[in-house]
Amino acid sequence: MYCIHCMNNISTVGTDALEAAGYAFVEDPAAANAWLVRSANLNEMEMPHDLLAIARAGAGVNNIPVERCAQQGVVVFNTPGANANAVKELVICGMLLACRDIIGGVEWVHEASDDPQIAKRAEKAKKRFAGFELAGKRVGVIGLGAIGAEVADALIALGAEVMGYDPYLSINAAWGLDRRIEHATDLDQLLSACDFVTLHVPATDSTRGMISAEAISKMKHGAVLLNFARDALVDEQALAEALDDGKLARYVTDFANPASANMKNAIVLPHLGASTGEAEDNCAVMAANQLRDYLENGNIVNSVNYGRVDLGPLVSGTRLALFHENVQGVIGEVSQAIARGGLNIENMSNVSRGANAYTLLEVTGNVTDALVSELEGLTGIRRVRHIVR
Ligand SMILES: NC(=O)c1ccc[n+]([C@@H]2O[C@H](COP(=O)([O-])OP(=O)(O)OC[C@H]3O[C@@H](n4cnc5c(N)ncnc54)[C@H](O)[C@@H]3O)[C@@H](O)[C@H]2O)c1
Ligand SMILES: O=C(O)[C@H](O)COP(=O)(O)O
Repeated sequence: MYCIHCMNNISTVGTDALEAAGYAFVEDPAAANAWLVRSANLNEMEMPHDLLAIARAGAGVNNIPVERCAQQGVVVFNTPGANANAVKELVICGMLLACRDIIGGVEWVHEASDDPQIAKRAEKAKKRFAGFELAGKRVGVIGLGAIGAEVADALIALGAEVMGYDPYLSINAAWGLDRRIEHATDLDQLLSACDFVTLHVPATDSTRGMISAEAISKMKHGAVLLNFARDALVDEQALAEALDDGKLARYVTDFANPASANMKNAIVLPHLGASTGEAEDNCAVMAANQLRDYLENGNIVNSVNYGRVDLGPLVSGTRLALFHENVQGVIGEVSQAIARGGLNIENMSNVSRGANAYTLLEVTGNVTDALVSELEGLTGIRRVRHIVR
């Protein structure tokens, strides 16, 4: 039986499914074989010896020490696309909030609510909250993954012109994009051409601070910046100055922090992008299914630190799962040790991602503790799992 610890509240459709499959939920993270997490920050945490996997019910994994986990043979999963629709809807809402002073108008009505003359006064007051339309404006989408692509499609449906920038887009993902999205070949081209710029990239070493003072200086005067990705993408001091002096008209963000919460002309939300029942359910179910497939079958689907390996369900027999460095000779040493142990390899898959490699073997014969110890002792091996149905 496997034990799971939840680092955050996870939708019960995911946790119930795990319980129904015989999994136990434990209070102590060190007693768990897998953690389910949303935004809890695990970066400073030690990974306990028995921890096999972490499943992020969501997209961003900047709260997880992904590479350190890889070194320890801990697989980190996320749930690509499972909350994209929810975020898309809030991004479009954020753009519309920036087009007109809807929030100011609502506040005005609230303050005047006891006035019997409110209807007459509203007709005079409304010009203060007027604005412009999204249709016909040019919107730059930085990052055309699950969320960026959906945002781009929705904007086209609303009559906006869309320019996209994503130098890492796979050919398959590019084929799926609407042909009307104008392709920006560099970031400056997008920044200088767009009335709205919306960020949909992960927070990584290469994207942190990408909206720097210099990047802001290239944006159109009076442009609107939307950030539903991560606050670390933006130089917030440069941004506060740009909002103060009118270089940027509005900042709409999902990340409340002491800097953003006090910015002039900012609309700041409390990280609501993925907080819909539908998105929470989607993420929880996907995370639970991926954990089960890995723990019970050794298959790795949607990991951010190991490549995809899928031998299908383990119907009978036994599997050996090996985490190792992506270096020459490891597979040879492993197969020799297995042959010496009198086992036959029926099926195998080996996939590497950067420096991290994973080999899943379906074997017949008796897997002894001595063989597992021998495999663990081979140069370059990080972890060995013996999976039995
Ligand atoms: N506000 C929220 O609640 C919420 C919800 C989900 C995701 N997010 C954030 O949004 C991010 C994106 O989510 P997603 O589901 O679209 O992820 P995704 O992995 O599907 O897409 C990310 C895209 O960014 C691109 N990219 C990476 N570096 C880039 C760069 N330097 N310039 C341009 N493009 C670059 C990638 O090629 C990829 O296509 C997440 O990493 C997370 O930080 C926030
Ligand atoms: O990266 C994500 O998926 C979002 O930021 C959602 O985070 P949450 O699960 O804490 O709402």
